Amino acid sequence: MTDVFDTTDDSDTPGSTFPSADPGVCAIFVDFDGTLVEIADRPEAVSVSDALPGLLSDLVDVANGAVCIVSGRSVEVILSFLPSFAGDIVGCHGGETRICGVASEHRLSGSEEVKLLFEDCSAFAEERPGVQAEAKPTGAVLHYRRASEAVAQEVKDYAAELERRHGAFELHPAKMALEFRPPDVGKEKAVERLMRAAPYAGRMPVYFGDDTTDEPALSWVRARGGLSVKVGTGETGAEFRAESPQDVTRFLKRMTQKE
Ligand SMILES: O=P(O)(O)OC[C@H]1O[C@H](O[C@H]2O[C@H](CO)[C@@H](O)[C@H](O)[C@H]2O)[C@H](O)[C@@H](O)[C@@H]1O
Repeated sequence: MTDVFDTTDDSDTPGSTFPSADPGVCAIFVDFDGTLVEIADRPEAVSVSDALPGLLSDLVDVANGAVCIVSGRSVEVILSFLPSFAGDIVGCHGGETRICGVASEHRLSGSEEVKLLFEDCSAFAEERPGVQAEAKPTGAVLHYRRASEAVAQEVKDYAAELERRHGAFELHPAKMALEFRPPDVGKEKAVERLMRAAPYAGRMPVYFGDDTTDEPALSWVRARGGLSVKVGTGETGAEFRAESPQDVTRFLKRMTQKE
């Protein structure tokens, strides 16, 4: 892998501490919440900038299709925010994919196990101010961003109890949320799988992510000589750091403008 890095100073990216990279030799993986869009009070309240769909479309072109959004959200929800996105999508932390337009899903997708888990989450959330239950095809989330500290603690205790009760799922802490997902999925597994085949194979992996659920993928990419970029503050195994989603989109724009 040569000629990937270009350390040319870019005065438009004051917060950037990562180099630019040639999209022609990169496999680009980008998280959604906190990376392409700012965190909002509620999952449904995030807003996609006017420029983002066009930017992603240009990126898919310059990277010859080696662009994938890797999200904890479902593929369907990602497409509701980015209907024109033509690249690949890994949803539900790897529990679903849309690769080259072909959909696949985890065996638990839409199952009775998922339904029962969500019923418990939902009944609990309804009685707790500021708590929100989010349904997913392969799991569920308990959000406590708008809850008091005392209620947030209740959520954590209850989630631990639910993990014991619903053995098909594993609990993962996320940003002001607790996510239940099948134990055999993970963003790093999805990235590893994609990197084995065209158009990703042989390219340098580039991964942007902001959350603890991105950390295994950031470390995976770093260990293979790729460009790992943590967005925002907090501990990370990534090599580089971006300050914000704005910083990320500036970086991606610079990639699309490379000759
Ligand atoms: O993997 P991602 O694309 O980053 O998705 C991770 C989770 O993001 C969403 O929750 C987070 O963002 C919300 C909106 O900004 C915020 O309100 C919440 O506190 C965050 O945890 C989404 O709701 C989850 O389903 C995703 O798994």
